[in-house]
Amino acid sequence: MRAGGAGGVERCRMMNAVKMMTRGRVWPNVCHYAFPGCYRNTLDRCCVAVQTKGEGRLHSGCSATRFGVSFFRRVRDLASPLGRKTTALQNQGEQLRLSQLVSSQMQTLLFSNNGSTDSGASESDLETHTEAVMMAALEKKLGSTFSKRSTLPSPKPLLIVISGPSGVGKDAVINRLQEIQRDMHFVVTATTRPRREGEVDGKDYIFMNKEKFEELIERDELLEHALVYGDYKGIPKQQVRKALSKGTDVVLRLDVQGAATIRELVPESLSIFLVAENERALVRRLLGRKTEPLDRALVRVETARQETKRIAEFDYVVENPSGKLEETVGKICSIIEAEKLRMQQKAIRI
Ligand SMILES: Nc1ncnc2c1ncn2[C@@H]1O[C@H](COP(=O)(O)OP(=O)(O)OP(=O)(O)O)[C@@H](O)[C@H]1O
Repeated sequence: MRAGGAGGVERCRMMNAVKMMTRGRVWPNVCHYAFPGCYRNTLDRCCVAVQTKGEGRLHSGCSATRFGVSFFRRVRDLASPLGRKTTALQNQGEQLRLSQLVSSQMQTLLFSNNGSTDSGASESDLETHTEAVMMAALEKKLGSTFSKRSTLPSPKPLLIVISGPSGVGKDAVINRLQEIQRDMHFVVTATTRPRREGEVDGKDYIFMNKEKFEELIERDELLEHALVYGDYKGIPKQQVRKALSKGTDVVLRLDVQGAATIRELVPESLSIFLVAENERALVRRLLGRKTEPLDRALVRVETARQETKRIAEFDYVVENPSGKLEETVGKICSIIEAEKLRMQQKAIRI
């Protein structure tokens, strides 16, 4: 008896599943008995012909003949629903269900030999095969294949400004961030201030004299520049453009006035204001650095008071408590991660 109207493709897929279960070793006669009439031709086409005479052993302790008879008995019962007359849709559904049942029965058969799998197939292999059959059936029903492309929209590169009063730890935070976020571009600021001990030209800052710096201003090669405590500091435009065009996030280290300038020039930028746990801690850090004589340190502290009043202009404020640099950097990483998940992301134009 023929099952009415069901697609040959499903039958073929189901048999492919059976073939996968048995690693291509399907016996024509067994299949004929297992799927009487309606499957004979399909099976004959898609089977890999293997002798039924019991030569060779599929599994240790399980001859081909014994395996075939056992398979036949179990699968014949499963195939019987297709013997009655049904609609095409019912048949497809039943065939899908049948292919799952056959797969699970095949697994039972293949693994029933004291749990050993001398065929080399693992249980997870078989699960994958079963899933593949179901996925293929669903794709066919939907009329399209399941996409492997990421569902997340691709994030736009960020322009991140890290700011805060002198001595709060901007350099310390950025240096650590640089160690853990290697895929970001950390802009090297051009400056006319003297090099501090341990600082490397081109890595920590681009050190230059006043004349050279003023040339850069004239040629409009700086995104932003300012006179900070008597020294020039500026952001080379080309560095930022190049990194953003490659899709790389860019980190800028700026004093509070510089951050305000960038916010005006690039409103889509992300600004983070660093604070110490309190003013006393900030002053201790400034003095501990031993880079300034007392009169210059005083100017920095007074400026810090004024700058801290502008905290509300920033997108985020992050505390950098003494001895907890790692936590501070962790918070900044979380902000960056969250910004990357924003639905409305604007492209940075400079
Ligand atoms: N979380 C922290 N705990 C303890 N010390 C810190 C911490 N963060 C920074 N420092 C120390 O504080 C001092 C000032 O830090 P840093 O030079 O990074 O500040 P800055 O904001 O870059 O200052 P400036 O704007 O004047 O260059 C340094 O000696 C640094 O090692």
